[in-house]
Amino acid sequence: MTSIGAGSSLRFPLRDLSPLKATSLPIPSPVRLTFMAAAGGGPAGLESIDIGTNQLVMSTIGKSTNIVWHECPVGKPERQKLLRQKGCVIWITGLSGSGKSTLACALSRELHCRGKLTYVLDGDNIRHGLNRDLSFKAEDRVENIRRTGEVAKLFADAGVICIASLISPYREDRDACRALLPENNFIEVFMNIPLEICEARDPKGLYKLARSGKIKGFTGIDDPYEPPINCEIEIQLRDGLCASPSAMAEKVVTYLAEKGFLEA
Ligand SMILES: Nc1ncnc2c1ncn2[C@@H]1O[C@H](COP(=O)(O)OS(=O)(=O)O)[C@@H](OP(=O)(O)O)[C@H]1O
Ligand SMILES: Nc1ncnc2c1ncn2[C@@H]1O[C@H](COP(=O)(O)OP(=O)(O)O)[C@@H](O)[C@H]1O
Repeated sequence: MTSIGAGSSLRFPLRDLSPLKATSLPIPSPVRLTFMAAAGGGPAGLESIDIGTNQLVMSTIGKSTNIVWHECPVGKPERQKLLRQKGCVIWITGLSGSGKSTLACALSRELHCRGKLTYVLDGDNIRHGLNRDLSFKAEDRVENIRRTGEVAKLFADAGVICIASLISPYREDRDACRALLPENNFIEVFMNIPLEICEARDPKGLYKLARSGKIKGFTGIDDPYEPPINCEIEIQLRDGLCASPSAMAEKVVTYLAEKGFLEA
């Protein structure tokens, strides 16, 4: 049973929430119950039952009915202090072969050398496990990005500098991931490398297979890629040349340092 102090939130499962059971909890003062219905899938259907000064938020989120958020005494600020950094998500988007994984690894190495805790969520790798049930058709790509965005959010909340590296071809999905995080905690990095260069690199031979029709729905060939409109960082050619992996990483590290992410 959860015991609560005056002014704190009351947290317990709805199955314990009959008014009788609620009042049988060790509640020092009357409790205000707030019910959030999933009307239209948004927060619109907020309904509250006022039985005092404390607050319980009962929600229906998607198909999860009657759920209550549990707060922990150790939160993001405490973890950030411990790690001497600020948790955030660096979201690297771009065509296959544009250098996403190369940048992710170089950045992770550079930050690690500076004593900063990072974790890389690589699209290819996540599809080996968590997202192994997803294909490359549009709705599966949407779900791929949604799940990865949620995982990235957890890492950022843990205080980690999370580096997500996925094609993430649809703008709306990337924006939805951005919306999961506190303001300024989602740093979108666009690998603005022309298709011709990505295709010439073709390290896995996938473009060749796509051009010959052996892979259908390949991003940039017969599937869309929507470039960001307002990303925080853009990696592009200079005088027709790519920056080196360490120069790309340095650009992101400079941004993080300027914005205060490398200190608590
Ligand atoms: N049809 C199709 N289109 C694009 N990419 C394909 C496809 N099939 C397989 N691959 C390989 O999958 C890697 C991309 O996975 P992602 O999870 O990043 O893709 S997405 O964000 O869901 O679009 C991608 O890896 P990267 O080259 O690192 O981008 C490819 O190796
Ligand atoms: N800045 C760069 N300069 C030169 N080659 C690069 C650069 N970044 C990546 N590459 C090369 O391009 C290929 C694709 O890079 P990769 O990081 O695997 O791209 P992605 O993860 O976007 O598919 C690899 O062979 C890699 O070595």
